[in-house]
Amino acid sequence: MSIYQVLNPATGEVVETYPTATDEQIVDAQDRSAAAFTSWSETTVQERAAILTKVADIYGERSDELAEIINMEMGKAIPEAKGEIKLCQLIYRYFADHAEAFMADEQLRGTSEDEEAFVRRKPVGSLLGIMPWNFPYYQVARFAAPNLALGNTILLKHAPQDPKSSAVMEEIFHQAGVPKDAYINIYATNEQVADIILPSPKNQGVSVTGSERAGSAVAAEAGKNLKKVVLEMGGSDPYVLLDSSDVKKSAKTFFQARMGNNGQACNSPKRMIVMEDIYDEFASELTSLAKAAIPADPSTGDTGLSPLSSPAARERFMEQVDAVKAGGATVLAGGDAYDTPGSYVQPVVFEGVKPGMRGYHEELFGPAFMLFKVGSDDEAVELANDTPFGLGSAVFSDDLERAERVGSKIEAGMVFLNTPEGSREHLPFGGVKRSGVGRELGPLAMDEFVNKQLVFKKKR
Ligand SMILES: NC(=O)c1ccc[n+]([C@@H]2O[C@H](COP(=O)([O-])OP(=O)(O)OC[C@H]3O[C@@H](n4cnc5c(N)ncnc54)[C@H](O)[C@@H]3O)[C@@H](O)[C@H]2O)c1
Ligand SMILES: C[N+](C)(C)CC=O
Repeated sequence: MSIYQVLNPATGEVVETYPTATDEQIVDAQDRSAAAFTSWSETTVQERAAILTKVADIYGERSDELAEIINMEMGKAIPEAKGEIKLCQLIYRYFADHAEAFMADEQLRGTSEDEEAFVRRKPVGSLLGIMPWNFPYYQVARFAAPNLALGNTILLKHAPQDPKSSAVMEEIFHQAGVPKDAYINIYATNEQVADIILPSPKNQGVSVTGSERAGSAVAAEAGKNLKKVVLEMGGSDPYVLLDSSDVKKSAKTFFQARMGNNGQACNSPKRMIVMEDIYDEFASELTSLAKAAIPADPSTGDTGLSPLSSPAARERFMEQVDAVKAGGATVLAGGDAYDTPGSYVQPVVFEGVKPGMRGYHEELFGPAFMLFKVGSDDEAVELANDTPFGLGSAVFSDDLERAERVGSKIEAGMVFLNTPEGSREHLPFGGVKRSGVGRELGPLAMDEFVNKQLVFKKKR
């Protein structure tokens, strides 16, 4: 049975199944991808940029259709799906507009008068991208836009839940002018990645966005084969509220940030750390907001509670929630799954989650809130850093300098001050610790799968 299928999580129905690739198809795809590198890398960066601009245009033209596909595949509400598509347009345009500058030669200091030295940036070859289902178009855009702009070619293995959106993305790249073999969508198994793609000298690196489990399995295979990796893994991001002149408003801001994509975002505020003098008001407001969230049909444009992405995701999430409850945490709201064919769960608000309990050191990938009360800025920092992860973070205070002081001590790849975390085309995205290695988006995205070739000249 194929693992690639569209299962509507709002109804539980299997809508379409796609066959998994045979080993021969994977070998053939990799051969074609490596062969296409020669001609694609020889096009000019301006030619590649023009194609990426066209990709952005097509996302705009096909926005309704694209939104319906991911609504069906993973239950994303239509307005959120449209937002994701707009962000993809910005990403493709950003790399189209700036690729030439990001690829420019970099003169090196320290040479004597009769010498010249610079770093030239060259693409490296055929890459493998492995992507998750939570933002099906955006995750691919973050990897594909900078790498196609560089002149690399791509084999893209998407999540088993996303066979239709991944096929449509391939179609759009080709429609925009990316040569057929320079971007190939593959319905590969994990075994084909480990046994065929990564050991091949035709592969020059792999970028994985997903869970720690996937990252560590793929990185182990890549390591065995001496392949470069970029790893964008999970997080348990802290949001720290040091003080607030409007606690209710702060609670609403935190609530909305956590509920984005129904809590299924790597950089969602999974831990909320609040100063003791405002904690009770914050907790009470957030609890009311969680209790008021009601299931809605995500295909209607309604922005109520969406289902989780699949029955399996609901089962995994509820298993974690039950374990946190069994560990002795206090439940302020929710904590049950709805008894529906769709994968709906109640938003759950916990307090009293302690070291050693499930959840304290784990990523809860759904609408779960963990509230922590602290008595000082130092205690807030200590708690924020007491995690195996280090993706993003945010610190809020009416006194921006205080927020900056606390923010500068947080061990994370991203620190936002007085604003919820966001992902924008020009802001480098990535983490430290178990949240990953490397960066996507912004100028740093074009610094990963690139040969930074030294050129040294002796002037006569
Ligand atoms: N840091 C980031 O930028 C970022 C962004 C989005 C999601 N995520 C993380 O992704 C996770 C949720 O996504 P998911 O459930 O789809 O993750 P997942 O790890 O189950 O799957 C991600 C991708 O990896 C593939 N995969 C899994 N094991 C593999 C293996 N052994 N070999 C080859 N491929 C393998 C899957 O088929 C899928 O394509 C969360 O942990 C979330 O935080 C991180
Ligand atoms: C950054 N974001 C939320 C769009 C995707 C992370 O899962």
